[in-house]
Amino acid sequence: MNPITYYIKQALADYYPDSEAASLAKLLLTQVFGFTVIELYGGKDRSFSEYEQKQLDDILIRLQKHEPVQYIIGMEMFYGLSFEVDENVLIPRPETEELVEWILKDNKEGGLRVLDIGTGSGCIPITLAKFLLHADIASWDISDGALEVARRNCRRNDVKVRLERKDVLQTSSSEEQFDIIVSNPPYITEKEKAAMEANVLEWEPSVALFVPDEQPLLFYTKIAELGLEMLVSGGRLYFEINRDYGAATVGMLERLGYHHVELRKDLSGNDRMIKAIR
Ligand SMILES: C[S@@+](CC[C@H](N)C(=O)[O-])C[C@H]1O[C@@H](n2cnc3c(N)ncnc32)[C@H](O)[C@@H]1O
Repeated sequence: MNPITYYIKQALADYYPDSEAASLAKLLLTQVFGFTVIELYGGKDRSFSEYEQKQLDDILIRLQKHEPVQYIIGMEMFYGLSFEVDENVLIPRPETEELVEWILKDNKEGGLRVLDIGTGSGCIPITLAKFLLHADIASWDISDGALEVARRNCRRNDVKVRLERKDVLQTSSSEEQFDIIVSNPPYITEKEKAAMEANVLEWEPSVALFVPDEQPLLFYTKIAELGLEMLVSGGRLYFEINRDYGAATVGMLERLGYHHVELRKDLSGNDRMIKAIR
């Protein structure tokens, strides 16, 4: 094993399972220190300068405190695109890529009007702007910090999204009409906190994560009600959902009059996303 890889794995041994420490070592060496595959696996030694050693040790201390590596290196990949991330935004998740894939497969026509609610890093609207044909995309978030990151990610990926600071819970419908409304809103109930990993609970923004125990569908109900006004007839609503509330979310949408409500599982087999037609 490369001596630096060994050094990193030793420093993380008490904090992460072996396989995770190994992937963290690989990520740091390639993304931060520019190691090539030959340097990584070829057994060829590469000595660190004093500056690099200090940089590595600072990173290891942050990892020992369970800070997510994506915040440390400042980026995450999503659907093949690169996104800046910091503590203002949720780190984009693979389940959300599955939701985006569903939208892209369903919607091949050009010129669609799309609204994303709860933009975070901008991973959903930016990916849709990149891969839908000539779409006009608006996106709302309550957090100024998240909107700043999303704005930078639009530039980074060379797309245009109309970003707006808006509290969806305080919004009554606007005149604007959309063909698609998509949202991955906060959906973790307070009682689920106990089962959460420290790297999520202590580092990711709580405004992106939590809803009160007694209102698990708070955002979904509000967005579905707005959708009745803001979606064109035949317009599509797409949600990422809490796996424990699949049936409840489907029921709520059907009661509001949506049709063809479809619940899908993610790759881990959990109820994770819903499509409904206005
Ligand atoms: C689960 S995160 C999703 C972020 C991003 N769409 C993604 O999939 O990675 C939810 C987002 O909703 C935003 N949010 C929370 N409450 C909101 C509200 N009342 N109105 C608008 N956005 C809100 C948070 O700031 C956060 O960025």
